[in-house]
Amino acid sequence: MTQHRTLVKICGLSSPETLRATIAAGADMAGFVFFERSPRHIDLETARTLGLMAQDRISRVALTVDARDAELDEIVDALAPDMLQLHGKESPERVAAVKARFDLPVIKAIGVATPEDVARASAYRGADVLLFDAKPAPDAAVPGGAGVSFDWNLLRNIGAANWMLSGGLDAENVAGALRVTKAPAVDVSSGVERERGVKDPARIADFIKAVRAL
Ligand SMILES: O=C(O)c1ccccc1NCC(=O)[C@H](O)[C@H](O)COP(=O)(O)O
Repeated sequence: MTQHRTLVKICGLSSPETLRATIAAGADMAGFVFFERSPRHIDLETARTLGLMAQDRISRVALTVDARDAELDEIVDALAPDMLQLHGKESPERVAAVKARFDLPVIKAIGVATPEDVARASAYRGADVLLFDAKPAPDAAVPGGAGVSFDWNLLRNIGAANWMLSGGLDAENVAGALRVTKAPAVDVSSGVERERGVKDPARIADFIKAVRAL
């Protein structure tokens, strides 16, 4: 039986130092947040710098929340992402429209708290990758990156082909999460930070080491 390597995405990078550490540690994807209320938000000038640094070294993922086309145009122009991550309340139709407009693979985040939330994901067949994350509170100011996990058992026997697990992962719990879910890819933000919004190169390396040790 072929055992595929688990892919790792480090999300919410905002400095050259931590992007460099992420590439050196062997991550597959680097996520950049474009959402002004987030402590990880980057402006277009920073996106241009980090996008060039990452080019041909790691896949660049632009994360947005219910962004309009004009905003996405600017982000795509600045970062030149390899993928778009839609982390808001985008409908399946909106996901298809964004994919068609930018001709880029799309990751759609699905907030999970109940089996019904997992079932809801089947509507997003048009997305290239489904990212299962802890469901934010309806009134949350920032709908992700909160370091909160959910019941991984909800993802046992999941039918989706391309999907990622996220929500409250860190170097200590990621092995257990992968044992339960057998996820083909994992995504982390808070679990590799020294304080909210500040990535820690040592924690990034430890997280990737923990995944690769499996
Ligand atoms: O990171 C943010 O600040 C953010 C803001 C708005 C929407 C999504 C956001 N982050 C998403 C992620 O970083 C991850 O994909 C996921 O939520 C896991 O985060 P964490 O639980 O902190 O590891």
